[in-house]
Amino acid sequence: STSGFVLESRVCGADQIAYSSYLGRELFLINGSVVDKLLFCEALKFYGTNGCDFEEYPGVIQCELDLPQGATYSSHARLHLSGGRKLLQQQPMGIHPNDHKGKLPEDKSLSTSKIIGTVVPAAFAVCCVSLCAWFYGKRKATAHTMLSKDLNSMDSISSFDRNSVSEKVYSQEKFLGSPARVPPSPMRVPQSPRFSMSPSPRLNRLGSLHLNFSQVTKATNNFSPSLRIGKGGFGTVYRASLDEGQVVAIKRAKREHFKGLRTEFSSEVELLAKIDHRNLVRLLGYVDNGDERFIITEYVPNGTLREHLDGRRGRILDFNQRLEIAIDIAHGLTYLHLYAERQIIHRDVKSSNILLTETLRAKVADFGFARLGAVDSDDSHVSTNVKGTVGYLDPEYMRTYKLTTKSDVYSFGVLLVEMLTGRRPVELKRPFEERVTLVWISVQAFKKFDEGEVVDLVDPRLEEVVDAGILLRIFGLAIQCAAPVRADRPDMKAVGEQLWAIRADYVKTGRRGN
Ligand SMILES: Nc1ncnc2c1ncn2[C@@H]1O[C@H](COP(=O)(O)OP(=O)(O)OP(=O)(O)O)[C@@H](O)[C@H]1O
Repeated sequence: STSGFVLESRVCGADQIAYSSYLGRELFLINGSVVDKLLFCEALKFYGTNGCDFEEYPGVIQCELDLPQGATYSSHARLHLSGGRKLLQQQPMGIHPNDHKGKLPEDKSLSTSKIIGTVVPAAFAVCCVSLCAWFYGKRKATAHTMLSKDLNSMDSISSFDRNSVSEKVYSQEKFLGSPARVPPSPMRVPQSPRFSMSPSPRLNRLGSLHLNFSQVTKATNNFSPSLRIGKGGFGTVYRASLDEGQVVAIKRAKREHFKGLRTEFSSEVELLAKIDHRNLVRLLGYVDNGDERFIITEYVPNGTLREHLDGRRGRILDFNQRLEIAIDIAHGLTYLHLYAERQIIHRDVKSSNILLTETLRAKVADFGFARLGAVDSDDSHVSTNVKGTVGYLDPEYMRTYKLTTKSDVYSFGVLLVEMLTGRRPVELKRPFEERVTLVWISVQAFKKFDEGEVVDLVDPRLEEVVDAGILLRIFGLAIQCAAPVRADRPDMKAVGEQLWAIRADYVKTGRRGN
C-alpha cells in the first residue's frame, strides 16, 4: 500500500476476493464485481475456515464488528463461490441449435460445444454477480432465500451499493492496482526528454494541430456553455471552430483530474497522435496550460452509440447498422491491439465511448486516455468522478491485475450484448433477475436457445425480425467474448472476422420482414 491506499487481494478456490480502501472509502469486490460488505465478510469467513488465510486482511476486524448477529455464509453461496463452476457444468443445459426454426449455419468457430464451453463459464461468472446482488437484495429481508438450482428461477439484482460507490467506478487502476501490482502498461513508454513535463512549458505541440491556450479559448468562445457537447470523468468536451474553419472537439481537463500523473503524459500523447485509422477518433494535438490540459481531437458529429440505442438521435439503429457498427469497433480495436506502433489496450470500451458519423460509421474514442485520469501517486486524491463502468470490467483483470488485450475483448462482448438487446450492462430499474444484462442474457440464452425464441432477447425497438440462426451466432459470439476466463475469449481480429461472416450471411439469408 501507499499512503492512505490499501489493497488486499486473495485468490481462494475459484474466486478472487479483493478489498481496497482509500482515504476512508472502501470497496469490496468478488470476482471483479463490487459487492456489499455483508457478502464480502461472509466470503472472508467462509474462506478463512477453508484454508485461505485472511489474517492480515484489514477488513477482518471490521467484519467481526459489523456482521449482524447470526449472519452466516449460506450453503448456496458456498456452492456458487467455491463449487459453482462444477455445479453449473453438471446442469443439463443442452443447446440444440438445430431444434429451433432458424437453422444454425455451419460455422466451425462457433460450434455448439464451443458455445456451451463459453456460455457455461460465463453463466458461472454471472452467477457470482447475481449472487452478490441476491445477498444485497435479501439482506434487507429477514432470511436468506434458497437459491434455486434451476437457473431459470435465479433471483438477481445488481450488486452495486449506490451509497458507497456509484454505478461507475473510477479507473480500476485507481482502486485496485497498486503501483507494485499493475504491470507496466504497453502504453508506458520511456519518457521522451523532448516532451518532458517541466513546470514551465505552457504549450506542447503534437499531432497536426499546433494551438496555444488563447487559440483554444477563442475556438471555444471562451468555453461557452453553448458549445459544450459533453462531460465525462476526465473533463468537459467542447465543439470548437478553428480559424481555418475546421471543427474539432476539445476536451478540457482540470488539474484535479491529472494531479499526480506520472510524467509520461506527453510521450503517450505523442504515440497516440500517430494513430490514423478510420475507426479511431483522431488525436490532433494538446495544450498543457499548467493547471489545465486540453486534448484536441477530430470532431465526430452524430453522438454516441449509447444515445442512438436510447433513441435520442432520431431513427433507431436497424440490425444491419448495428452489425456494421460492431464490425467498425472490432476493426478499431484490432488496430490498437495488433497494428499500432506499440500495442494499445483501450481499457474503457463502452457505448458512450463509441462515436458515430453522419453515415453511421463508428469511431472508438478515448483510447489510451483511461490511464491519464488514473492517478496513483501519493499526492493524488480520490475523485468521485468516474472512469470505466463496472459492468464492462474484465473479471480476470480484476482478479489478477494483469491487463491484456483480452480485457478489451471482454468489454466488447458486454457492448455487443448491449447493442443486441438495447439494454445497458446494468439496469437497476429492471426486475431483479434482469438487472445485470449479461446475467440475464446468459440465463435466458439457455432457455431461449433451446426453445428457438432467441428473437425475444433482441432490442424490442428493432422493427425487423432477424433470423434466429443469425441471432444465435451473434449472441454466442458476444457471450464468448465476455467469457470469465481470458483464454476462452477470441482475439479482436477473430471477432471482427466472425462478425463479418455473420453479417454476410445476414445480408444473404437473414433479413426477414423487411
Ligand atoms: N471527438 C468528439 N466528437 C464529438 N463529441 C464528442 C467527442 N468526444 C467526446 N464527445 C462527447 O462528449 C461526451 C463526453 O465525452 P468524454 O469522453 O469526456 O466522457 P465519457 O466517455 O462519456 O465518459 P468517461 O469520461 O467516463 O469516459 C461524449 O459522451 C460525447 O457526447
